[in-house]
Amino acid sequence: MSSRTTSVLTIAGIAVLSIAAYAVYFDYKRRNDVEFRKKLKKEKKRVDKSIASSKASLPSSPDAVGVDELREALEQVKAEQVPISPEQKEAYFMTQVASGEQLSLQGPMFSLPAALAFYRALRVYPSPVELMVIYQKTVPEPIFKLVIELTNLDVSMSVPKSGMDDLDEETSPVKGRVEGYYLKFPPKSFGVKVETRQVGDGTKKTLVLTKGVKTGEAIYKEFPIVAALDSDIQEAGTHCSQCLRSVEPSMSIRESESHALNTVYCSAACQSAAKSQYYGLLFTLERPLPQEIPSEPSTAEQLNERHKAQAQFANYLENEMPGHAAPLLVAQFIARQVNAEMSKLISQTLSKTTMTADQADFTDADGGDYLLADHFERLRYVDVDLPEDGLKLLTAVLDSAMPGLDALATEERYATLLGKMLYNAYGVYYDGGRDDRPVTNNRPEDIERTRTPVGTSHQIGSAVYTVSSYLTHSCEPTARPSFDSGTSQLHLIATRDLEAGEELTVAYVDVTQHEGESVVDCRRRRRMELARGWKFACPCERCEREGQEMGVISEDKIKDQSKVEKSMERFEANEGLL
Ligand SMILES: C[S@@+](CC[C@H](N)C(=O)[O-])C[C@H]1O[C@@H](n2cnc3c(N)ncnc32)[C@H](O)[C@@H]1O
Repeated sequence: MSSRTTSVLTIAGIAVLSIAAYAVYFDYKRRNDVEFRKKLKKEKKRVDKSIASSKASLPSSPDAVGVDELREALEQVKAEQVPISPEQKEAYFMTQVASGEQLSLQGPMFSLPAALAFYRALRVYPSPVELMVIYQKTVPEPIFKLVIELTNLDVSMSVPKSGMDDLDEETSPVKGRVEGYYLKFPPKSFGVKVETRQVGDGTKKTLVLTKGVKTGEAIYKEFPIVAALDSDIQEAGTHCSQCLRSVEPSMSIRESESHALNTVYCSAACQSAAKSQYYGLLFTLERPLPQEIPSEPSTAEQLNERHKAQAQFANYLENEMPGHAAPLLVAQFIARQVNAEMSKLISQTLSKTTMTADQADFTDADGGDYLLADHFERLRYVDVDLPEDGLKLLTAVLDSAMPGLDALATEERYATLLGKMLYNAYGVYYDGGRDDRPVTNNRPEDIERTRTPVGTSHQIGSAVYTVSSYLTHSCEPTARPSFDSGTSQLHLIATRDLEAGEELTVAYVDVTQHEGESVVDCRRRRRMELARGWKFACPCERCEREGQEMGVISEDKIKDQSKVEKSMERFEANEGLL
């Protein structure tokens, strides 16, 4: 297999989760929506016609399709007009996919016409990478390979020699989307970019300033993708579950007693944002499909099952996992993907109608250029032991909401997501942090750590961000996270004057030398915490300097155990892009 083919195949590994929701939705519509079935029948007639005309113009021996033949076919397709309006695009998409399906049943003679039909559909689909995932699973292998060859050929015909900067995503949708990621992320307004640096045997990504800043200035502000209160605070009802703001009990909006998870909000906007992102699907009996899609009402028995599954999951989160936010963060993330997929399929997105501009994070995660899956795919993680109960209870909640959704949380996927949450979460804290966080009986290696410069034991909740996930650690950091707006929005503040090109670092742990603590003890404490939580030996200048002063000649190096997802790793290794 050529390296190009391998890379496209690995690219196709992206966004499996969101596509599963898409498949569930289609299957659902096929079974329940009369109008949708009628539309499909009509499409089939059109398809039969186009098959007849394909048969008439077939090449004599298309079994093995040569590059020239592919190139010629591709040029023809590219010369075709692509529909413009969303309705026309949808109709075109359906016709092409249906044609591809029918043609692929007609034997090897029809492989190329089938691949071309699938390729045409790819040109108008808003998330081509995701569509490749569906193809990979559903299209016969020889035809799928042809679609990949067409995509590769398209890239080689359209990538300018000067490099990636002018990459035309319209004409090379799959690769453009993957390779162009770090050209668009983070958005320019953040004033930072992602750079790859050599560290020991491997490479690490880090954030670098694109413009100078002064001490105390906010470099950027970022909303989290997912956030959760510590369970004792959630139970006390003193903070908003959505933005983590402190709320006066008399001013708060409390969810109905019948809901599985007791939740408090600071405003109607936060309540509806939480509902549309995750709460509605995971903790209420509301129908998971948008109003626009008709469905049979659930039976009393189904509702009862759903309530039971939610209550068990909520009990697990609140009572069995004190000090652990990761299971809820993973559940939120999966639910948010499902909701984003559902809303993409209807004209009026739920998120647009329920989120205020202030709450919509920059990622435009519910429909922008890049989806949640694109961001998460690239984040590092560590292996975690799979807590069986968590997975079982979450899949029961998803399955009871809509049969099939449970397939979104496979063992492997769940473990990876958990590892990503644990590795990338920040602790949210106000005014220097609290002192009353309950101490858990967990063994030190089982304690959930967040990147919190005042120490995880002083946080009120955990949150995961996309841009800030790339910040590396230093015991003499150039920046610090702050939550000055009184919410989970992270403000990254410069700790000294910094110039464009300087690396941004934060303290993952409390690096202050406390009263009565010796330099040696402070150094040991922070290095121990870094090794336990993030599995690396800190190579920062302060550690070096203090180590030399103490006469530490060589220390056992901890092997960095962090990982990136295989698809991304192979892609980067093959193409040497980043
Ligand atoms: C949460 S991730 C941070 C993003 C990460 N830099 C990346 O490459 O995507 C934590 C990882 O960064 C690495 N890391 C953080 N600070 C570092 C440093 N000062 N030197 C070397 N590795 C560091 C750790 O090994 C850990 O694997």
